[in-house]
Amino acid sequence: MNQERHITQVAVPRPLRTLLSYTLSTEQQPAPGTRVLVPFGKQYAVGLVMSTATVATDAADNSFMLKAVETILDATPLADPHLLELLQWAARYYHHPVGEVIFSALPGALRKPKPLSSRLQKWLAAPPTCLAAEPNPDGNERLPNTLLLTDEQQQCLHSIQQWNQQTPRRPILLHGITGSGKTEIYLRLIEPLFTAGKQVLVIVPEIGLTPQLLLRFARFFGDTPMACLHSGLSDGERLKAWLQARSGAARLIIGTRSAIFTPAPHLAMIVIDEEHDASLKQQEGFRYHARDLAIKRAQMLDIPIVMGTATPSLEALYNAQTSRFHYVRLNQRPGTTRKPDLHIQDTRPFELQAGLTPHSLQAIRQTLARGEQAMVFLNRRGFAPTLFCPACGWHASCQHCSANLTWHARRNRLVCHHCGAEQATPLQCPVCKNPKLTTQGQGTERLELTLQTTFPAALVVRIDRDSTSRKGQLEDKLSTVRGNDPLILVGTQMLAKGHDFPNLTLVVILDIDQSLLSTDYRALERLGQLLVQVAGRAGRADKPGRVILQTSQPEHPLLHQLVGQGYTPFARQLLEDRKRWHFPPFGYQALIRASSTASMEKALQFLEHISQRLLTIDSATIQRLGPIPAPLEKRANRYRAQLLLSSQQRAALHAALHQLLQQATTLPGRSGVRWSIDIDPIEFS
Ligand SMILES: Nc1ncnc2c1ncn2[C@@H]1O[C@H](COP(=O)(O)OP(=O)(O)OP(=O)(O)O)[C@@H](O)[C@H]1O
Ligand SMILES: [Zn+2]
Repeated sequence: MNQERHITQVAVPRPLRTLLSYTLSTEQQPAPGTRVLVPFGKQYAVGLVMSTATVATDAADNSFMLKAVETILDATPLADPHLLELLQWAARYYHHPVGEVIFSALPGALRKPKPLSSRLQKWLAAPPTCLAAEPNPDGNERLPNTLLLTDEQQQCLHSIQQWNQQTPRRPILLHGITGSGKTEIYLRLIEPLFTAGKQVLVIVPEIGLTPQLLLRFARFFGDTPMACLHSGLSDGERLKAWLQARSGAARLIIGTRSAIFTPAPHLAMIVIDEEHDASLKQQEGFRYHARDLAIKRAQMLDIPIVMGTATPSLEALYNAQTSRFHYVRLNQRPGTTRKPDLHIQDTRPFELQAGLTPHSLQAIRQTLARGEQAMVFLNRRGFAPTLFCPACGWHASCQHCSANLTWHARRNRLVCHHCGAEQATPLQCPVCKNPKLTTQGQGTERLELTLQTTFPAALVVRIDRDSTSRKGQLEDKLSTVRGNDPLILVGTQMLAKGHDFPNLTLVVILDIDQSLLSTDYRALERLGQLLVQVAGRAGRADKPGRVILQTSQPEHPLLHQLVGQGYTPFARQLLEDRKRWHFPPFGYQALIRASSTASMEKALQFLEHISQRLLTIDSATIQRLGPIPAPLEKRANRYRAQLLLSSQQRAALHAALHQLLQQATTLPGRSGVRWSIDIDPIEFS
């Protein structure tokens, strides 16, 4: 006998690769994007409705075996169909369980099997019309924007606007040197959209979301409601910002990586600031790239996407070369500001003091004497990366990782920068009892101390993760620097981008040798980007800037090219090398990582099984490199290994991975092994 049944497909936050089907009673009609409570095993789980259908069934049909949805949790769907489509696409592309993808896109407060409070429910359905912008600097009074765009900026803005009218629309790569005024371009692209009642999503890197940047947007857009999403928010704050975006009330949504999943019913443009930045890639769990998902989202919605950077990723440059992206340049800094003067300094002939050559020290001295600021950049926290015994050679290493412990002098602790483990500093060598332990190498803490000793009259300000961990500390330090008094700034990559310090005229960059010699094929690209970004902090106002790059590899040809000819020729050269080796963007990669608490052997063996299985799936188009131990062989008590897959054909690679996952439960040696797939990997540690 035929009968009609209502069936819904639900995503649950469990490591499942499919959606689950449940039946609905006739009065239950949840729209896609609504949360439901469903029976799952012996318990209940929260789930998100992906689709519903009415089907004719007969008694023989096994859909009679389906369980029923228990409760519908939301009166209004939380995600719109476009966002659900994007998330499903992402789950397929990144080969990650669909429910985990979908729930990782929801704020923590919505992952719980609880209805929203009636106040929030009402508010989601019919948002209050006048929400205060968030954050709320200066009471959000809109300041008159007195900046007149330069001719170059005008032209750039005009080209982007023209291209945005064309169909089919293509992503836009805005390649503008540091300090060329890219942010001004974003502001003016966005402005007319707000007048039309639209929403705009701006994604910035982790460390780019500075109070300064928010203030600039808030000043420009005055009382336009803004929602800001970043990792520092409490659950409640995040939920509020998210709901403001979802309801359409927040016009400007600005956030880090995961903000790409914010629902926005009137979304009309996406901006990615610092397109090349590694923090746009999620490195744990669901490993996605926010830039790539942004491109996909814009394409699905047929809206413009603008990606700005001073140092485009090789992928983006290649896409521009092959006309997949429109390419716009800004080559000048507005006003009288010039590009800083870059200079390579060979460290080998000198005895270094505080890690600095006499030449660098002299340059700092002169800068301070002129009443200006100098920055010394060193991308390593702590006092010293090694504590060792000169008598027997013992050195302090982490019990849980294959890495040395870093000595933090101020707290007098040994800290592992990989797993976070800490311990007291021993008073003597634990092996030979020698009481005179020595440190080797230097981190920012030591640099701060030695600079202070060398320049006793100068103010030395250190900005890194340790010196800014308390709330307000970073803001305080930044405002000291912006006070423009002469000082020496010591910092890590936290200082590399986005900051605009008008009186900073000298930048000294230390310790880049490791990246120059690295075997990671992406290391040079990252180094080039970092150097250009750090160098870009110098001389941003009317005073000329100067940059000194200290290295013991002064003849390195690519370093010369970067310094002599600039980022673009350097990047083109790297692209040539990638082409020769069929590396991305000339090929496609996936990295399979496996780890075990038992032994390295176990992790390697499991990957060997995967490798063999892939050979039977596709031996023609997929190259397998490894398995090999990961560069950091052990982290947090897990032995780590990796297998790199590459192919000239993206579709073939994905098809093989899909097949592999379907056979995952039959792979030998998998008990006790954790493994994951990283699509388009950018980090190989
Ligand atoms: N047309 C203009 N006239 C005067 N000043 C300008 C103009 N456009 C931008 N500026 C100023 O130049 C400085 C750099 O601009 P902005 O921060 O937008 O550059 P950017 O390209 O985003 O730099 P970075 O890549 O280094 O972050 C800012 O202080 C900004 O106010
Ligand atoms: Zn450790």
